[in-house]
Amino acid sequence: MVRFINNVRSLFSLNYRGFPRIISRRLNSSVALEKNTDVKKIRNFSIVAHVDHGKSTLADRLLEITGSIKPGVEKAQVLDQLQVERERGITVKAVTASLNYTYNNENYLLNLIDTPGHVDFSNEVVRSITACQGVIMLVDANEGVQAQTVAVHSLAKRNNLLIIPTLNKVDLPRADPDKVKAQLHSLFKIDPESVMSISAKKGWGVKELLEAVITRIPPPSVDVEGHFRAHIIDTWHDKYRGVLCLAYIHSGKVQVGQAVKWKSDSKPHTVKFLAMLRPSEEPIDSAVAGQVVMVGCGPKGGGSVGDTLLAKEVADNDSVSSVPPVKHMVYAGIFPADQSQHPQLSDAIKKLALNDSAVNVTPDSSPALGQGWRIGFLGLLHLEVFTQRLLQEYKAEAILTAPSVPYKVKVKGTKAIKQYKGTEIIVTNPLLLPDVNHIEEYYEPFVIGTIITPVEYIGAVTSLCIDRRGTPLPANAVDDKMTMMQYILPLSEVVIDFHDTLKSITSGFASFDYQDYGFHPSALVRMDILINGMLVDELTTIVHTSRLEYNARRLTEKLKEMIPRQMVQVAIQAVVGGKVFARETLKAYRKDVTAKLYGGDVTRRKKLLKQQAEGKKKMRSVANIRIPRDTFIDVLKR
Ligand SMILES: Nc1nc2c(ncn2[C@@H]2O[C@H](COP(=O)(O)OP(=O)(O)OP(=O)(O)O)[C@@H](O)[C@H]2O)c(=O)[nH]1
Repeated sequence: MVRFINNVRSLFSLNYRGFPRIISRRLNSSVALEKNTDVKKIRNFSIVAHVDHGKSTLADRLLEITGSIKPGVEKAQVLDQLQVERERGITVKAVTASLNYTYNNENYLLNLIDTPGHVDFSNEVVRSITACQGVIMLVDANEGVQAQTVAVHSLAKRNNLLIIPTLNKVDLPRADPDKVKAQLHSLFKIDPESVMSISAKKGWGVKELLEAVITRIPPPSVDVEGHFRAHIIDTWHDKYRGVLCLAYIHSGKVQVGQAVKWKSDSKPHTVKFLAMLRPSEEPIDSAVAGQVVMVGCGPKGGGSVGDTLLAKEVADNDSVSSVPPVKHMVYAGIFPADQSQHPQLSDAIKKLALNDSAVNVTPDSSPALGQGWRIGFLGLLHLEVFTQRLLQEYKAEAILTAPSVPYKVKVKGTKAIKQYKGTEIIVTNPLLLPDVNHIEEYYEPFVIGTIITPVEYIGAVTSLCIDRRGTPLPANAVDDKMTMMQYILPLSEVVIDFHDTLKSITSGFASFDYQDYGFHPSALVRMDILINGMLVDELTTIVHTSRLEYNARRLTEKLKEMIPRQMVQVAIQAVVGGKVFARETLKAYRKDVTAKLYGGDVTRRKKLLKQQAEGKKKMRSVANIRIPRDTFIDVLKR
């Protein structure tokens, strides 16, 4: 996406979402298309695949073939528009492009949604396919079927979507299309004859694939004559126009100036902005059932993912919302570095949460960190990307507390809290775990992890999964060289660094994906970290009793390494229910940043001292001990 965007940037002024602002000139082809209200000529589809199997590159070729971008002028991955996507080389947001294509002398409107591959952004895929009738499922012809291929295939099947299985990167010398077709057949019973072969990079077979989209994927099944109803699959904030929404129209027609209302509040609004995304905005006057369009009701018009936009006259109980609720896997506290920055951070979080509907934001406060928020994420990468976007898109810097998975406890109902007996509470912040005397049963979230690995690494992968408290499920051969292993694993053992460890023990050849398996009883305790006798709120964790001693030792040792030496001696203790399980002592020492300077210029010395002072601002002070902010997350990684 990086290369292409730079060229596009020079053509248009970009808004915050990365799209060019409204382009007043309309393309000739789109004028013809606006008149085309024939729902039979609409195809809504997504490109889904494992990470790096070429979704965004294929999207580029489709944009070129349909004339949305010029071949060769703009270079690569035009739909990855966020700075974080370009820096990390991954897709984070699903992006839509409405394309025109003439096939057998008929004009078709193809709504393409490019989706992320990483499991932490799978919610984008889940959301996107609610507007689709089919998917192109890409598989790298060199790497073969990977863990996310299994996940997206089962998601598409569950949603009754037509799947166009497609091998990509057939230009690579090591591509082995026959082997991968056999894998698709053995795992998913896909007929090898139905598999398309393309090179998204070279453009080979892409035209045929586009035509397969038209011939194989059915048109949307919608009610063209009914009242206007649409469900929202994405939202973002525009400085001047307020909330803008991506809507899939289920029935009827919508036009600029039409009176509408949200299912969630029933207040009257007027459609102020209507556009097709190509992917740049192209204003239109009206849109019909089956289309995926951008709708805005002005700065006070509202809109949120999953909500339904209705014609004003429709009865309130008519909802078409079918965006499934998000299950948050990791929670972390976010606090302003300085309480005076609370309003700015609050505004930034609100706007970003609008664009990233997978986060769950609730106010939180801590005696040490002041007012902040507890935020639910889909995984650690999601958390990192969210904080990176806060900084890059909103210049908002925040302190993060140690991420924790949500736990569940059943309350005992002692005399004092009799009425709560048997009540189950979800604990998203370890600090808020009820007193041990009030807990009847602890529950921990589990997942079913799918690992696809070359057979020579089965031993190493088994050891890793057993070490992470995994329970094996039956394995399946993908072919004679690859196997698919499945384990029931505690989410807490997966979320921080499982993927990285798996990659390193299999020389990068194994892939991993997981699905929720619900809460199950577990033996848990709350572990606190004290620095010179003071509780460090950010480092309180809930741990499994079998891990207690190991975690206590590892955490204190790691903190000793990570906390810079101080003027005073620092005692680091891991404590459970008043009992110290591990202790480390950091000897006193004053860091002399100027020690390496032998004489020389006084300005250089001053500069170093100034840098040291700046660095101190980025630290969090506990019992007068300065701890670098990154410590709170890094310390949890093994
Ligand atoms: N040789 C070759 N390389 C390709 C082909 N398609 C994509 N690539 C390369 O594969 C890499 C990943 O491509 P992307 O299009 O970013 O993959 P993606 O699936 O969108 O990645 P995520 O969005 O991060 O999941 C890039 O370096 C592409 O240039 C192809 O047909 N042939």
